[in-house]
Amino acid sequence: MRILVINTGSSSIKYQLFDMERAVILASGLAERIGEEQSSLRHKAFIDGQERLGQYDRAIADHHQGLDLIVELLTAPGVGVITHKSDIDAVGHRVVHGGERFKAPCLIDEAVIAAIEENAALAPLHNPPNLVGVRVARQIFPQAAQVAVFDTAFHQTIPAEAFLYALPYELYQKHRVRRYGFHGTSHWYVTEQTALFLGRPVEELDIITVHLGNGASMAAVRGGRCIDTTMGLTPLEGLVMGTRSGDVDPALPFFLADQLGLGLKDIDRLLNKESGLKGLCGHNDMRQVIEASHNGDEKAATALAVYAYRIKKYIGAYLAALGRLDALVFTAGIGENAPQVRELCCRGLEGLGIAIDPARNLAPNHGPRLISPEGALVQVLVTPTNEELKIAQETRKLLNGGR
Ligand SMILES: Nc1ncnc2c1ncn2[C@@H]1O[C@H](COP(=O)(O)OP(=O)(O)O)[C@@H](O)[C@H]1O
Ligand SMILES: CC(=O)OP(=O)(O)O
Ligand SMILES: [Mg+2]
Repeated sequence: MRILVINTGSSSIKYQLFDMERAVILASGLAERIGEEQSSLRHKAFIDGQERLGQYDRAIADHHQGLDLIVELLTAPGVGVITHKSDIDAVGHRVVHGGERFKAPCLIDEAVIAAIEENAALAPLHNPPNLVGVRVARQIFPQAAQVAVFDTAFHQTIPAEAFLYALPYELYQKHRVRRYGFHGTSHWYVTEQTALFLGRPVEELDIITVHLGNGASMAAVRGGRCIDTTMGLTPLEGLVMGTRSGDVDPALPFFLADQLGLGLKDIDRLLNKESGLKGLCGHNDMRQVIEASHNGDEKAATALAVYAYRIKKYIGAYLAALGRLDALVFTAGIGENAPQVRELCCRGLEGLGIAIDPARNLAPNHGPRLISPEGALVQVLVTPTNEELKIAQETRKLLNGGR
């Protein structure tokens, strides 16, 4: 079975093509700046153990053209890995907001599309482009099964005490205002991989997963079921991110409006695009923040401290929520590649049984690995995430009737 996984953003399409029987990735790539004059499409094919690169550097007008070009590269001489687009049996879609309705991956039909559309108001940055991806893929691959895998699904086991805001109850009853959580596919994958690595049934483990990418979130997972997570109604709540503030006083927008005269759109942009690491020190890319901090930039050092302190605070909170802890797991771009951030997050937590071994922390990354000292009470790990692979696995499972 060949499964194409796509993650469609407002101006981008990330994709990976898997051969599920051979358990290999055939190709991957990214189309960026769709709709602008300087679009780009970078394609990587893996043929006979070799990496072959393809690219396209002219304007890509829209997502339809983007996906057409991706099909062209997937079937092109030299960088192609299939002969015809009908060789693709299924398309697995990352859909960010599934609301309360979707607790598991599902086959996409008109009713599912309508439901994703309904949730667009709750994830305005993510769901509309996800839907464009679904619609375009249905046109381009009419023969393929289309499956949606939701960021929110893994968090649907969170109990009411953790998902309810203390707001008038009708807001939940009538308008489904509650905490949902995101990055669920990653938290789910990393939880399972960590259990496999530790050689223990996931049902026996209490785990905290820390996903630090451009967006960032944590989850408290008891026996493989999520009981709390840091993101909320939208992907803005919780941790400090590249450009998002994470937790702030909910009265902040009133201050910004009353005292600084900002409108709703300005406030939205400020919190989502101009805050986080970028707001604190001017860089949203963690590599640049770390480098600037090494070079004596005080704002960058402070940004790092704020970033890590927020994570540390949630580690304490989730330790309390779980009551005990087997493993603390770092993942995604920053979690996997920034030992300094991991060290800052865990510094001073020895009293809670959480410690990092400096040599292990600095060792290069190959698959899941321990970074806590031998015999530590809590296993601290780096477990690489792979949301695309998890989406492909869930797509196959659904099509194979749950196996
Ligand atoms: N070697 C590294 N050291 C520190 N940060 C890194 C490193 N490599 C990647 N990152 C950071 O990872 C983040 C992107 O994470 P990623 O999981 O790829 O994001 P996305 O949410 O877009 O999938 C960026 O902030 C980037 O700076
Ligand atoms: C939901 C979310 O924050 O996703 P990303 O990290 O891909 O922006
Ligand atoms: Mg990611």
